[in-house]
Amino acid sequence: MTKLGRAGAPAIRCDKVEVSIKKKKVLNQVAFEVGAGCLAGLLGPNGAGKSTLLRLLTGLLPPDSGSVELFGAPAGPDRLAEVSFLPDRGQLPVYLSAGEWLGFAARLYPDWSRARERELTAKLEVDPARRIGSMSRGEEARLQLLTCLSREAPLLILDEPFTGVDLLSRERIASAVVGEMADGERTFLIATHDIREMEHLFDSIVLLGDGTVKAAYEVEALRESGRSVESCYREVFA
Ligand SMILES: Nc1ncnc2c1ncn2[C@@H]1O[C@H](COP(=O)(O)OP(=O)(O)OP(=O)(O)O)[C@@H](O)[C@H]1O
Repeated sequence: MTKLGRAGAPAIRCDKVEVSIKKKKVLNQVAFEVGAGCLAGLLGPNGAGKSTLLRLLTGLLPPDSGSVELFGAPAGPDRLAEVSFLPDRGQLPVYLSAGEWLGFAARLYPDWSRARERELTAKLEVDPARRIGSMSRGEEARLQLLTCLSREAPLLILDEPFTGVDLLSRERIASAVVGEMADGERTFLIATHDIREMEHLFDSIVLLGDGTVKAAYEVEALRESGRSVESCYREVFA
């Protein structure tokens, strides 16, 4: 079992988790922990099982075996109020404007913060008048991120939050938005291929390959040993 983060009940704990989809084993004996208040990166090549693992954490997909716990109690659909999830594929209603969607989301989620919504609308440069169906991929990704971060859930699970976002915006959003939100109180698990833009924000990383945890590190310990997240990733997956 790989332990990451602070002492106390971890925000996420997976033990011996197995999942098969259409007879293919997608997750195999997955075990790791993420401490409460950490910003953790879930890294790995295409098809490694990252999105499947994140869906499991939200409770939307049950494991075939093994245990998944959030803050010391089993994950499941009844825990969705504690998890703000940004899925990897767009699921926003195309016929609404961004403003109409945000108004709907504010009524849907009891933990919605209007103040944070206003702040993020400016920072992420979302135009409330734009219809979602007419947005570019990058623009829709910003709205997805705005939706996810406007909630005050203790656990944020983001699956590829920067898909389609251009390089400079990615860097700016990573620091000014995600970095600022990670205040040591809330826990983030972010699956991403944008290692360079995110590496300075991660407290810990979990490297997933072929459905298993290949390695997990505290980033500070990595740096002390003169290594970077990127060099580690290359070592494990080269
Ligand atoms: N509904 C499904 N039907 C068939 N196979 C699936 C399904 N969902 C996932 N898989 C398979 O499970 C494996 C893991 O997929 P997953 O989407 O979790 O990977 P990932 O690490 O998120 O990949 P990427 O970085 O490309 O997003 C892949 O081989 C994928 O083809």
